[in-house]
Amino acid sequence: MILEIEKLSKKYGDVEIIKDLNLHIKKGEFISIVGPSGCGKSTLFKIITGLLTEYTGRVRIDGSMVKNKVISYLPQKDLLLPWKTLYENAAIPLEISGVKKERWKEIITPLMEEFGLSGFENRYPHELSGGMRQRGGLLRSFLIDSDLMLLDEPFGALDALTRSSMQDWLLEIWKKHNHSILFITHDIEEAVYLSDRVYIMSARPGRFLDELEIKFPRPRKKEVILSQDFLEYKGRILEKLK
Ligand SMILES: Nc1ncnc2c1ncn2[C@@H]1O[C@H](COP(=O)(O)OP(=O)(O)OP(=O)(O)O)[C@@H](O)[C@H]1O
Repeated sequence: MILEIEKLSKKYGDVEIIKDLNLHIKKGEFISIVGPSGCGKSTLFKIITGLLTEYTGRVRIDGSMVKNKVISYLPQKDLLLPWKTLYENAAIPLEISGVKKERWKEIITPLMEEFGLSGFENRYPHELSGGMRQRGGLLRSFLIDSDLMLLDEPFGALDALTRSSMQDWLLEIWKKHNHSILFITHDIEEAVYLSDRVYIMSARPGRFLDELEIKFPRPRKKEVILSQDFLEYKGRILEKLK
């Protein structure tokens, strides 16, 4: 098990934010969390990454405490540093983990190609489209040495067409690299299309109301979203969120 959370609760002052959460992710799984705004999804991510340390319950990554682990985390905004080029942004995790500068290029260049960013290495974030900035943020997340990736609504700010192609692209990249992904989204269709399982979270204090296994075969084709089964999954999630 790559991530195990048991009876996790968190308060800010007297306000209960999340309550009694249990969640587990196996190696290579794609798991989504859907829930209303403010239910504590980002708070959960901050706990998993060790940014928040005051909570009750148990969080284990590869069997160890969170504080001993480096986790790949892409927050809602891509957070590329505006004063650094795409290449320099991509190099940050390598610099932090002590990879020698002479090796950066050989590591970054093939990934730039894979992420559709070749030729844009020397551009600054404001010179890139929204989809490119998100891919740049994801590329940087991939360079963090972690099997577990936390993606917080990464496609929320993109237009529908770009979002749809980014979803397929993410599935390809995920399969190729065999990471485990925990994905936050407000978009129920996105959660069903991408995931092996979907956790449905209640309004604050966030609790898991249900966990749904999505049984579509992989690789997935976009046509699946027109199927009766897809509508049923969507209906079951909407029903729980009512
Ligand atoms: N540092 C803080 N102090 C007090 N309350 C906070 C703090 N950070 C977040 N909250 C509150 O905790 C609740 C959960 O916030 P969180 O950002 O985790 O929700 P979310 O589910 O990610 O929301 P969204 O989907 O809108 O991004 C919100 O009501 C928020 O106002």
